[in-house]
Amino acid sequence: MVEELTSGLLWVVGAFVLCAVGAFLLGLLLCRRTKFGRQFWRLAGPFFKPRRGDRASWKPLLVALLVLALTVIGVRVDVIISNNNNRLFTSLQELDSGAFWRAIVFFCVVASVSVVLTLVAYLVGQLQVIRWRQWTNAQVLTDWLSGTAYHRARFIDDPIDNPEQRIQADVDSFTDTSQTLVFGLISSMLGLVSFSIILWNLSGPLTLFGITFPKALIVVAYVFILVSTVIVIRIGRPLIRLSFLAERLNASYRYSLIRVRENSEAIALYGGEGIEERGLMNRFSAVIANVWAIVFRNLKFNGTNLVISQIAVILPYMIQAPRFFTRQITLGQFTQSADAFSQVAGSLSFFRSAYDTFAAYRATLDRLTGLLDADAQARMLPVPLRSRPTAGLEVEGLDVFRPTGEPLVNRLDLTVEPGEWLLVRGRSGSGKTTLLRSLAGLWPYVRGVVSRPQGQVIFCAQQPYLPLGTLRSAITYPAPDEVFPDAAVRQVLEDVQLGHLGHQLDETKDWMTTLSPGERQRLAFGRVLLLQPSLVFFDESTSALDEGMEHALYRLVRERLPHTSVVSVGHRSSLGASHQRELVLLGQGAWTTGSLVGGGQT
Ligand SMILES: Nc1ncnc2c1ncn2[C@@H]1O[C@H](COP(=O)(O)OP(=O)(O)OP(=O)(O)O)[C@@H](O)[C@H]1O
Repeated sequence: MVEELTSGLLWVVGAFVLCAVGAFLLGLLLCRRTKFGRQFWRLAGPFFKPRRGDRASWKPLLVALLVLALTVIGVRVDVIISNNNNRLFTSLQELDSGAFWRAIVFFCVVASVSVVLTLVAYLVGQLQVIRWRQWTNAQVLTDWLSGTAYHRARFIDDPIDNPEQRIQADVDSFTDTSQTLVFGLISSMLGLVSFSIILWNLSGPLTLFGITFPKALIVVAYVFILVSTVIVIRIGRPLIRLSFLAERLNASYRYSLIRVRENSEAIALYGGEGIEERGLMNRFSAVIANVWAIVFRNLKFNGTNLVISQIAVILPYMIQAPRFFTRQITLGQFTQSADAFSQVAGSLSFFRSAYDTFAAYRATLDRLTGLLDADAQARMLPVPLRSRPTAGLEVEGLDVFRPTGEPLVNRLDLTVEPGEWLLVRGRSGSGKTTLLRSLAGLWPYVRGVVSRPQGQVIFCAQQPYLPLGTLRSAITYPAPDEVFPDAAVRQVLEDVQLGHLGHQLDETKDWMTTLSPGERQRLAFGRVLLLQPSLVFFDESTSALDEGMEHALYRLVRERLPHTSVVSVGHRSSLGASHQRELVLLGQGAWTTGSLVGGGQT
């Protein structure tokens, strides 16, 4: 037993070096020669590659080597336990109680080590996966949010679907599956080799109907496992499509329920419960039909698996029995044959399941690198050139087009001085909102130069966005709420006539659906007063308010922020009184500017 431990140690060191070198060379080859290898390296390379002078950057590689060492030791421990079981049963056969108890004690020691090793391997593996997931999530999320790629990606030639799923689910499955596949492959290869050697040594000739088969056990093992694998794959294959369909059908059912919740008021006002229920039940019926298809397929699949695994239990005994009865092998070798047979079967079954996992893994790689590509393309889309920071807003030779190429604004030259208010008018669809988007750098179908003042620029949309969280964080958005003293926030609430919400400042709610459209618009004006931007765009920001309230809010902004430049879009004629100049979009790219009589006096 001592020599078994010594030789085991040597084996572990040798196998570790071999696996590390082999994995490195194979990884290098795959990363250079295959698409999925290149995709993997693009996503994971910077995490694993150590950087000179940065000791912490060695950690992921060292932890990966530790996981490899634990994997190799795990396989060897299985072999040692299998050999010990051989000795244990042989001692029973020979009625050698001393050898029996020695084998029991040895088993207890090795089994304890095995339990500890398994737990340590799990912990270290999870540590690596969690850190890797955190790192990858940060990379992908930052990439998506930078350069407004999350918004402008809709304008690229081939927009991608569900970026949120790619960030939330695919990052998780990428890191987890990468680790499972790599170490599962190494462990299965080592197990396959180790237990095939044992099977080889235990195999002998088998004579059937006058024909002698040399090394019968290992030949039968491989033939049986390969044939059964083909059968199981054929029967199980439709399950992949069915489970994919289950995810889609459930997502569609869930989405339609969410839509009912989000549009509950409109549905209730229409009394649309009946038709909604019909639609929901139709979707649910599709879910159930698919569940039944999975059940019937599983009956065939599990049935085949059960039959095969029962045959696998008795097959090695049947093949080795003649050799045992003629005393060519001991009872220990007899039982070890069955053990090694099931270990080889287990190792080979990894390759079968890995095949399916690998197909899903490649789709994950495609989705993640597709997201990074889309982000990069979105950042490459044109934005109006920005020259030096200016006191107000300066626009030189700005062309704005529809996606189809038709002009919305031709060669616009414009200056809005600090404290000046400009009203943009034009009939519906003439391009007013699109012009504001272009000035904000969001619309990609543009040419020209836009110079904006230093300091904050705020864009107030018709339906202001309120983030998830407290009312306080909704008012101070996009600044962090702790920046503003409580008294300032409360004062602003009073100013925009939302004082009644003061006691709810720190309540977390879905404020987007809680507040009325008019209250949301007033909150957006509160934001402007708090953040004191250098330039503010109002895009029909008072459409839900009466003229009196609109007038009061604009006057408040003018009094509190006398140096802020304002560009507004609106249809109401009353707006003219608040602005000094107007820009009228005439259609087909034409435009004109003019002064507003008495503008800006209110
Ligand atoms: N994301 C988009 N994709 C394609 N076309 C768009 C997109 N956004 C706007 N457009 C088109 O650009 C044109 C100008 O739209 P825009 O919203 O700027 O008009 P508007 O003058 O603000 O209209 P309204 O007064 O009705 O709000 C419209 O023909 C519109 O269909």
